[in-house]
Amino acid sequence: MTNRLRIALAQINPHEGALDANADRIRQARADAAAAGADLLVTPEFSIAGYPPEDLVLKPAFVEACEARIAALAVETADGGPGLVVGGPWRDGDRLHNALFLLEGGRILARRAKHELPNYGVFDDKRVFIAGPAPGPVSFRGVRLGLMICEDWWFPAVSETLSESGAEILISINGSPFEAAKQDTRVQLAVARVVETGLPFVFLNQVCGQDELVFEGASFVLNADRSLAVQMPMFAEQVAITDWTRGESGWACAPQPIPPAVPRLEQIYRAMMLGLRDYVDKNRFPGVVLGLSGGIDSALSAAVAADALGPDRVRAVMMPSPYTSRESLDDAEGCAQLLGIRYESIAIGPAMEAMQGMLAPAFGNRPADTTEENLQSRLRGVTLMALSNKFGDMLLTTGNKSEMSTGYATLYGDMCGGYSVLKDVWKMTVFALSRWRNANLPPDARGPAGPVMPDRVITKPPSAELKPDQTDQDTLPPYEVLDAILEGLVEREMDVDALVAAGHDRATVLRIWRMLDRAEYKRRQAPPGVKITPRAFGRDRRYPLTNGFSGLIA
Ligand SMILES: Nc1ncnc2c1ncn2[C@@H]1O[C@H](COP(=O)(O)OP(=O)(O)OC[C@H]2O[C@@H]([n+]3cccc(C(=O)O)c3)[C@H](O)[C@@H]2O)[C@@H](O)[C@H]1O
Ligand SMILES: Nc1ncnc2c1ncn2[C@@H]1O[C@H](COP(=O)(O)OP(=O)(O)OP(=O)(O)O)[C@@H](O)[C@H]1O
Ligand SMILES: NC(=O)CC[C@H](N)C(=O)O
Repeated sequence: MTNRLRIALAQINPHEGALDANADRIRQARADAAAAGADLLVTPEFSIAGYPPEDLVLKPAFVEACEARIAALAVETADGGPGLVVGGPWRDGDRLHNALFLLEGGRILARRAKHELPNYGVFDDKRVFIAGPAPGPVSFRGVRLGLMICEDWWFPAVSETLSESGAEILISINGSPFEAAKQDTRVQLAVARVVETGLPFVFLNQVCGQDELVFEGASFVLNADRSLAVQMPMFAEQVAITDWTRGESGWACAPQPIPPAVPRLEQIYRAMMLGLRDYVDKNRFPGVVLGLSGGIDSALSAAVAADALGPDRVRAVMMPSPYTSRESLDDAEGCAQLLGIRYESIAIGPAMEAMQGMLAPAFGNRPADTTEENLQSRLRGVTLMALSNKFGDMLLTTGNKSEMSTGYATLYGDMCGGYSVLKDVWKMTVFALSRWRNANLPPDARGPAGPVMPDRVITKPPSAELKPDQTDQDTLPPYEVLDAILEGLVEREMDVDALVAAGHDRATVLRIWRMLDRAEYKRRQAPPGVKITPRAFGRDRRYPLTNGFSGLIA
């Protein structure tokens, strides 16, 4: 009977749909595992294609291409090296499963279909997959492995079935997306599964940015005594070698040094970096361009971009109007200098005058209003898109979650762009992240150490500078109040009475409710952005555009 097992855990970064590149990454991880003398290499959920595959799996050609790559990997395991757990689609008659394959000795030794299909929030597994039966363990080199796929272990049923049918080690492969503080939830749930089954538990996650989602890795191993034996890094690839021995009370993983927990603000900042880096690189943009206003949103977006891509791939443009203050000009230039990014100035005054002249006959004697403000924003959008078209850089949008909630942004103006890092970040968190980055250099950052924006960018009152002496607080409540109400409405679905009971002014709550509802059409047209909170705009929160509900029960 085998009493020792070496399991390699491949926390890798797949490129969605790039099947050959993914197969090669798996091969490389298996070569590392073989060099370390591992018996088994485990890769994440749907590792042949990247998770979530979305409607790609509705294409028979895609499924066939995945099957071909998995078959080729199976043949390669005839070399006597490590067995391999790989994730991908499984066509069983007319049923398409989200499955895992255990490859060993030149063939597919076992297949298991995902039993629990998540169908909430950002997940749509039921849309494209059929659930498999509750799985039994797989015998591998004398050990009964309880193999599960992500959502399978979020409920007790699958791990219970596995332990009742003789599983000795629970191994889950995951495509579990990042949310700030989600790791605590995962570990608590894993402890519950360990307590219920009395078995050790492996959580293996992918690490990548995939459109609006970031997968932070953070894979871990819990022993049957609930102790944390292995903690893999957040936001970085790693092939970890874990050593297991069978004792009187079952299998245990040899403990490894546990790295310190990553603080919350650092997690958020690094999630934004990974989301942007993978989006820009996997879509083959040379870099990004953005409008740098001297305000905090564009300053923080520029810092994340410089850290994610390197300063030489970030192009910042100040586009002054007659309302732009000296302070803003100095602060924008100060940010660019601190970050070492490319900086230029393109004044929009001439275009404003041209538009004014063009529109004068049509506008007649109508007084100036937000129309003229929005024109400035749109002229900036047009200018940045021209640079994007001419040089190939992607336009980075800078709006934060508070602005996206209230519609405090101009359609086809500052909402122009391909991707956003602040879309799911409340304004109060924007302040906190800016202070944090001025004092810390994140690991893996390609930007400079030291402050990345002048202090005044953080301390001055936010202003869109679209008319004289304007500040955000002319039209919005203070951000402390606004963010607290919005968080209740967006992330916790609180109703008006509950927010009033929590201490908020009823009229303000009702006003914010209306602003939030009315801006739905803007959000539907907004660029994607990194999911950070438990409820992001986009696929995570699907509200009707045409919506007559006022928020009042009676
Ligand atoms: N339900 C709906 N479905 C489809 N379209 C809808 C719509 N409701 C209005 N619309 C259309 O949307 C248009 C109004 O939206 P939009 O043109 O964006 O303009 P609007 O929302 O009226 O104004 C932009 C707001 O963003 C603020 N802001 C803050 C900070 C920075 C910036 C900046 O630009 O730098 C702007 C600015 O102060 C102003 O309050 C209307 O022309 C209307 O026809
Ligand atoms: N003068 C400007 N030069 C370049 N870009 C600008 C200018 N004014 C606005 N923008 C672009 O439009 C975006 C929205 O402007 P807005 O004023 O809301 O944001 P901000 O200046 O970054 O931050 P804050 O909300 O603190 O003012 C900016 O982030 C920036 O990308
Ligand atoms: N891929 C999945 O099944 C993910 C679902 C799981 N509840 C998670 O968020 O981690």
